[in-house]
Amino acid sequence: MQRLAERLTPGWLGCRLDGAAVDLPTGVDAVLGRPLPVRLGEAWPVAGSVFSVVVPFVGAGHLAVDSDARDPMVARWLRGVLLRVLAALPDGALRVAAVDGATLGAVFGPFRSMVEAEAWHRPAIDLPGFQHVLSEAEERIERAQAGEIDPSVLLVCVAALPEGAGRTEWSRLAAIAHAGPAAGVFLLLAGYPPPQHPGLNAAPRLESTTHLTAAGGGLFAVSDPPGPHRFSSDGSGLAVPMRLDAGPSDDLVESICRRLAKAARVQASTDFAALMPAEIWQESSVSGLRTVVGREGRNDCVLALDDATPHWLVGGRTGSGKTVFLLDVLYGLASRYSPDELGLYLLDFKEGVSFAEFTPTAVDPSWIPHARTVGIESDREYGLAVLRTLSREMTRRSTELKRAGVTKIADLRAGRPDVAMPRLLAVIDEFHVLFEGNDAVAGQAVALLEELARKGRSYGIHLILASQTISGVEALFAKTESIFGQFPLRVALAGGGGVLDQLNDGADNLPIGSAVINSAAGIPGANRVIRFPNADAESVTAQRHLLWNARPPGDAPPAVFAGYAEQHPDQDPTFVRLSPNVRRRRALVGRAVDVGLPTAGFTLDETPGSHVAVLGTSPVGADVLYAATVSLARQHAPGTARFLIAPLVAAADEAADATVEAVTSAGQSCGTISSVQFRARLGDLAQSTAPTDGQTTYLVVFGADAASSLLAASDPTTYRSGHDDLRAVLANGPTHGVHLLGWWRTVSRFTDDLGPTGGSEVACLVALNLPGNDVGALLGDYATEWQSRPNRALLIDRHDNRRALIVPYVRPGTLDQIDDLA
Ligand SMILES: Nc1ncnc2c1ncn2[C@@H]1O[C@H](COP(=O)(O)OP(=O)(O)OP(=O)(O)O)[C@@H](O)[C@H]1O
Repeated sequence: MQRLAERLTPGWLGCRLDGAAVDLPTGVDAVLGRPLPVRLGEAWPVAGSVFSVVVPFVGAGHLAVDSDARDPMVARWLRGVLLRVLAALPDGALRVAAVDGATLGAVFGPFRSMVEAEAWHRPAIDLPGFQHVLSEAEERIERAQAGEIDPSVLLVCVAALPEGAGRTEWSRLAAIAHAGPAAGVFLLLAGYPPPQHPGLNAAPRLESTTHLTAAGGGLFAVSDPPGPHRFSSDGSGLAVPMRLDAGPSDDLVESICRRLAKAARVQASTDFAALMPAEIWQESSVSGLRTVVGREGRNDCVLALDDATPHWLVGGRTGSGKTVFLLDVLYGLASRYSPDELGLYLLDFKEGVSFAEFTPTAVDPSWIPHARTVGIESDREYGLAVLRTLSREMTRRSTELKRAGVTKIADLRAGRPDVAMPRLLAVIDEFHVLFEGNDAVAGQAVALLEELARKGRSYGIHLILASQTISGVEALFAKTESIFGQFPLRVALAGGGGVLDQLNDGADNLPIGSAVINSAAGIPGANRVIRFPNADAESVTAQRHLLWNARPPGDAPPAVFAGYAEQHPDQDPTFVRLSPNVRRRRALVGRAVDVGLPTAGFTLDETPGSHVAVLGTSPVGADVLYAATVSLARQHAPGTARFLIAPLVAAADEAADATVEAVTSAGQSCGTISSVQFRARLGDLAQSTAPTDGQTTYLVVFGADAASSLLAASDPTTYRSGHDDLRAVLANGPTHGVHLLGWWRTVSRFTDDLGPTGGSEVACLVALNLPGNDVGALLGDYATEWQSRPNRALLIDRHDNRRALIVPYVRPGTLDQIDDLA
């Protein structure tokens, strides 16, 4: 009999838990999927003969002893059983959820290195903690019942029930005892059933459980164990009481746990390369997008963007690894799905270079072929433009779906494999910036995001919104509660608890590289803790090159918007390609803050008002005027336009010289004039009804405000002032091929010069560093929300009632000068 017990319980499962055990190998005595017999203690059927009491435990059923671990003998015994199972099973096969409601976790103290290695959670010590453990077990059971396969085992180990645990918790334990074994969930309970109080219901006995019941004198009655082999034929259990094994010393537990914790660390650690598939672009996105984002214990953690979790919300304080997590996800997806299956729109509002990894740079020409637009340090207006692009694409897809008579992209693609309709994923880092200011941009952004979040899933458009500030997220909550209902999957990194339910503190104290995944919109009890790998530069670069080299022929790099970038006219392909072969000439002034950075400018033709005024003290004004002038010079056949350049302020001298040079080399006649000559030319031009030689004339005035007082003076003989002539030229010039391009440093001088009509003779305006109310006054719209910012301007075209945020053209070095002045 004794020998049989020894055969059943090899190594850790039956050994003496003394100092010699430290040399036993771990992880070799048992395998998962089979009942694991474990020695509990010994009994003496007759004097002088001792036998081991062995019962099947993990893999077969549960164990419960009615005394709790406040009894030191029970505490040691419990640690002994736990150690046997832990050391017998393969490394990492057992996850322990510990509960100690009586001694603040002290019972599990010797196991602390497992907690430190994040192989176990910290023991729960109170009722909410216990309930949390029960939820975790229940969720695992539900997942298993839904067909999810998790090869590891969860052992709920209770040293003592916490204060307040009652009938509800008992029934949850009973349910877990019933359904747990089939789902790999087992119970090791001390203090169960709790003592029965008179008049109250007793705690239920648990199914599939060996119950040990104190029988006095340190002995315990042993019930029949689960499984086919029973001690008694009548259900009365073992005929003689048992003495519990004395259990291991703390030293023994500690040294074994240190060993296991080391292995657990290695198993839980994962690197960037491990997230990538063995072969790229093998998956179809018809039913959704899926990728491995890290490890949950020993297992891969796979997350999806599909009908069930169409959009994700990611939170984490600065430095929590948010960028790294997003890189893990995006490279994982881009490696699994080809650009025909997935398109990416990446948008970042913060300073930094999160998404620079997707774009070509001076040192590395590669890009991720899936990336369609990449915004780095984006303006909110650019964010809005990206959302509009997605919204337009959604409308286009909806029309196509309607035409095909289906309602979901999956149905369309299933029936029409020839239709290219990749899933589109927009990732917006620091998305809360979009809503800052509570202005028109914020309003439009909320509306667009809401629409995309609500309808996107049907059209294969997915969103991942990430934010570092809880307040940002909360602000949005307050505005549009409904949006977040569309984001069932929450990812909370360290300090990112704002994306979880208020009562969910699962993200408190998370180390870097860990995240709480919650696919039930953040409710407590639905957390899974995962580890994600660092996205080290070398691995990321290697993967990007792999994808880039596989890019389809003719694949264009993404449209990149870098908020900090200067826009030089000679780097704009549209500017560089200018030629006289145009139907209508445009004065080009910069690049619009929009997807693809379209070139921004004004049409200058015979329409009244076809003049350009650049307004603001910023020296960028001179550069804008330079670019506008040169662009026009290149749209005339050589020798068909005349340019009169008036450099009236020192700050514009360089730009004016550069203008003369560029206009001359475009083959146009070009002369420099003083303010007095400017005054005189205005007089001439105001008199003439048609240019004598059929040429177009451009008056280009750098620092027009400097001529204001000269123009104000009237001619003593004709009584005409320079202002009269200026206004006449502005009013009649365009019909005769005369246009004025001017840079006024102040709005007041501009309006003085142009007179009571408030300058409506000039239809094309570029507002640089003007205060909002100046722009408001200019437009007669005091509600205008313009706020001047470095390297930005507001383009106002009164011809077509258009306003656009632009990055004004600058010549290299101008912005540095401004920085030096600042
Ligand atoms: N899983 C990880 N393992 C090891 N180090 C990591 C891990 N994740 C992130 N880090 C490191 O933590 C630092 C911060 O990461 P990251 O830049 O992703 O943070 P962030 O939350 O985006 O911060 P910020 O918002 O300030 O840019 C980086 O040095 C990164 O290498």
